[in-house]
Amino acid sequence: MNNQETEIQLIQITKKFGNFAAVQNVNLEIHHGEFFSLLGPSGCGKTTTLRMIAGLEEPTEGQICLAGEDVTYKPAHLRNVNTVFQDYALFPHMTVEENIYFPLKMKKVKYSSAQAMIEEALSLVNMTGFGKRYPQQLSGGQRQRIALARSLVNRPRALLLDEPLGALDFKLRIAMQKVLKDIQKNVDITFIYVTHDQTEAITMSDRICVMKDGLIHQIGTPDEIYNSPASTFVASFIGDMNFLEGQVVQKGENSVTIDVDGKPILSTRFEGTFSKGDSVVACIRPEKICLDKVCDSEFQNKFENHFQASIHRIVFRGTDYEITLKFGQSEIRLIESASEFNNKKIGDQLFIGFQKDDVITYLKECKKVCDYETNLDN
Ligand SMILES: Nc1ncnc2c1ncn2[C@@H]1O[C@H](COP(=O)(O)OP(=O)(O)OP(=O)(O)O)[C@@H](O)[C@H]1O
Repeated sequence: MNNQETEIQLIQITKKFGNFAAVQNVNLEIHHGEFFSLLGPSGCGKTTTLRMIAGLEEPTEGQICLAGEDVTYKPAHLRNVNTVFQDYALFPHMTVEENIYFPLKMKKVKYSSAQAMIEEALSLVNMTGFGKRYPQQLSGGQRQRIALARSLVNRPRALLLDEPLGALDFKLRIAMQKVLKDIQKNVDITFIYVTHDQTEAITMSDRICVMKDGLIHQIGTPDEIYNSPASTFVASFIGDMNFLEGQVVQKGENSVTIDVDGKPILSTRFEGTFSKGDSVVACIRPEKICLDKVCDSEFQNKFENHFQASIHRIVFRGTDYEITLKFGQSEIRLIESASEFNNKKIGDQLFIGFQKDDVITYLKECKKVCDYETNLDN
């Protein structure tokens, strides 16, 4: 679907409300046919960015291009994009068919010539046969599908979706994620999706833009964002992460050794440049850590980082256990499947092991900018 042709371009976009910058110096290039998500905590500027693309908000500075055309000051109705909101916004006094016909009517398309398009839109969202119903005769998920059909019927270049599944319950939300993704595969339309749900963004997107406080922290594929987070904020916002604070004790060309509570931790991946004595944060995903009763040569050969720690907390999560171990003042969490758990108890002294390539190190100064601890709660 994605052929790398640029569909939407934001160049040095800033949006201020009074003196407050809701979006700052944003540069984005979204490709044709891409499923692109704007992800970040509440208030980070996702909706404002989307509204500027839609033409519902004018940027204070910068330029917006759609398919190569500068549309920065073009009114919303003249841009070839449609928006789907969380609250469906269907007209209650109109049938499903009439709702879907509405954007075509605005374009002066006769009802008789619109019928095939309406049928096609209904079929696209798997709602054939529902045309004569009124919105109040539909479930939440069905209403959202009709809202989608209505925004797709006139085949915009891009569809802008602002937390479209936010009002649905968990199971329906998961089902609708699949529906949305399937629809996107079947139409040659760029989707820009706003969400604060990292799982949703990871599972659905071709690329994700992670924002915080109006700034872009990282743009990348779900794999890049998850496995190579550009900041401690991204590391904390996407997935689960251990943050180990320590000092650099040795710096090689391709590796760094960090002292964390008396344990030397070797890391081969780092953001920024460090010197001996620098305070740093070493990040490691819980699923990359292994646990064993013995630290034999096989364990040592497999894991460059291995040391003893004691079990501090155990949380049963259904299919697995989250185990927290303590060494000195530091804690490290890991995940064990229920079948491997084998009656471990609080206080057990065990060996943890992880590979140097799975440790990403950031300068602790990042904490001031990225404030990763606060964002662990998001
Ligand atoms: N019209 C406005 N006037 C003043 N401030 C605004 C206005 N619209 C948005 N803001 C502020 O700009 C910031 C970004 O808002 P925005 O709605 O873009 O965030 P968001 O990331 O979409 O958040 P959420 O996930 O909660 O919808 C927020 O601090 C918000 O209060």
